[in-house]
Amino acid sequence: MNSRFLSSPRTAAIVGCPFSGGQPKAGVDEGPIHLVEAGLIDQLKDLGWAVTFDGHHQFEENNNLDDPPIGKLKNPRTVSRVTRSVADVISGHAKAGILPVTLGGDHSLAMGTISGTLEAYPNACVVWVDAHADINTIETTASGNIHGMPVSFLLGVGSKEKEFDWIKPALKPERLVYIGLRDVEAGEKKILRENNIKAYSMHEVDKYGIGKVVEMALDYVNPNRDLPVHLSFDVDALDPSVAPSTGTPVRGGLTFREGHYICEAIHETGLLVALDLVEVNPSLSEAADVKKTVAVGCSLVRAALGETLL
Ligand SMILES: NC(=[NH2+])NCCC[C@H](N)C(=O)O
Ligand SMILES: [Mn+2]
Ligand SMILES: [Mn+2]
Repeated sequence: MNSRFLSSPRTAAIVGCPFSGGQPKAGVDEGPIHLVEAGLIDQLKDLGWAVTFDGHHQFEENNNLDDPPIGKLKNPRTVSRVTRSVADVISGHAKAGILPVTLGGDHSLAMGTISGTLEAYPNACVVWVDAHADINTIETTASGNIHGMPVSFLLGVGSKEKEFDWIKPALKPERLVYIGLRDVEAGEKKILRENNIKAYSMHEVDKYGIGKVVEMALDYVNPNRDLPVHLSFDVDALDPSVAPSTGTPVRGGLTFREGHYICEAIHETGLLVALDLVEVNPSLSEAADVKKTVAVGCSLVRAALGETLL
């Protein structure tokens, strides 16, 4: 791969984030452990990457007894502390020309990963692949689960809880594009509209096909194909028949191939500087489904790091 921004030899840093504080279901913190145990590190080495892994992060996030809600926000102090430390790790790797591969854990982690990427590459764009827009604000959230809110924090949309003061609203709406949406709340739709945020829902995937959608998405956020790309991939973007073990599954999702195509096409740009693979929850289904979901998680990461079919 001719990577424009990474140092050689090309190195990926596996950042294992066993964190579940952004949502209420136990088990998503086991996601990264399963992905690593499935052999992801050796698989990436086989693709020609140098891979570093210092063990999973220890966030001591359990039992948020001392973390009562602030307004509607659940586990706010814990999520803030954890994502802040993730941001430092990611920006460190990014500044060293290393590709951070963050394994979640819930999607609140993206407040950290994208903050870290933007610190190292202020002009990076974000491709957010998800069934959900994760753009609720303090005002619009019904669940209070922060994994449904990271994008609004990164954009600086909605009012800010001071606990999250450390997050610079460094993401510009024109540097963000969504693919795969199909479960977007009314308040979120309003935010997308009012901020002119580009989103390709499953409707557009059906209409144009995934090849055209990815091309249009990149034309929008990265018209000259010269900006660094952060790919934040929530496994629930895939159809539940493909990735059943996740906390908020929504039917009508991306096929196995459509999900992989997105990763392959972004690899082909040579512009990928950070990858998140989040919301794998091995405790939410039977063993065969867990195996399937973990395997697809690994193969999405491989596709983004250059695995080809031929
Ligand atoms: N990263 C996710 N899986 N997010 C799901 C969010 C669901 C819902 N919109 C909420 O705000 O609670
Ligand atoms: Mn989602
Ligand atoms: Mn998400």
